[in-house]
Amino acid sequence: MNAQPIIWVNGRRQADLPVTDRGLQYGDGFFTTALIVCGRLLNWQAHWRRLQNSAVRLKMPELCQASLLAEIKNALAELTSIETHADNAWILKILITRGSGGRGYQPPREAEITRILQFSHTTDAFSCGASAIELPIQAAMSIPVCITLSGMQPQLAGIKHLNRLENVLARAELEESPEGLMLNGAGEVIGGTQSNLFVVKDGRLLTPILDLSGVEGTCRYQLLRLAEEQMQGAQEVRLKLLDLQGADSVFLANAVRGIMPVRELKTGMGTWHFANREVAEWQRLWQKFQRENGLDLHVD
Ligand SMILES: C=C(O[C@@H]1C=C(C(=O)O)C=C[C@H]1N)C(=O)O
Repeated sequence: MNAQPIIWVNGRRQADLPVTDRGLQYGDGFFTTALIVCGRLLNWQAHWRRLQNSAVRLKMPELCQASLLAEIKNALAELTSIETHADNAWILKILITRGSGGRGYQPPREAEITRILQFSHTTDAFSCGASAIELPIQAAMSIPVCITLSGMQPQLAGIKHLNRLENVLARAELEESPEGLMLNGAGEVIGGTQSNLFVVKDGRLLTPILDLSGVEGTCRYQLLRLAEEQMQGAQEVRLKLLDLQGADSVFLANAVRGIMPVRELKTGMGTWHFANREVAEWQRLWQKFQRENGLDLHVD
């Protein structure tokens, strides 16, 4: 098995990038991380929406969905032919930068964006049944509250841009824990180091509003849509840490691992436990959505 990611830059199988690329120089770009299982790109609609929105908010040239999908399909076809094992799941990271050029921070007038496709093997167990994709169910976690704060910047809030040092520092705090909870400077709970937060309390499904800090995840986007379909809806609210005390369910969610229940939260005010009785239903809805909505990547 190839443990190294396999990379395409601007449609060519290569891993070289000029050191003048603004993604490296200034973090001038954005990304999304998606799952490909059994030849299907999961939750593509949400990933594409996020890529498009990021380009608009960062004033980058418009992206072309058809060309990007063609590049992904060609890369996957080549990958499947060179990989000898019967692998069925890849983590695909799509990175877009403003390319090279400009003067210092000043962006070039006509940017030529850089497109990077990075395929990595996942260690999680996925299976392709006769009629359905099976996604792994994540074990309930015990997690701490991180010391590193999430920055407050309304112009960048929600965007999965390439400046992710807060997440890097927060992740480095975690030793054994698979995740940690991040707050911002106003004491609002924002999410995990690489995931979004959901809380069930008093029969309501709540998630932090991300207008000041944090990243709007694709799994979060889709769970909000599923909650609307379930008629109960979810509310985007400002949550303080104390609001989590006494919650019925707490879970984190991201595109790669899906829904991750938190059984125990270690805070400076003690360790809080959550029964998580509602989580199985959200896991079931998420699995069903993923099975039924994957974009077929097989080349015609
Ligand atoms: C940090 C990356 O992406 C995040 C990581 C995961 C994961 O490993 O569970 C999932 C989604 C992303 N927000 C990355 O380098 O791709």
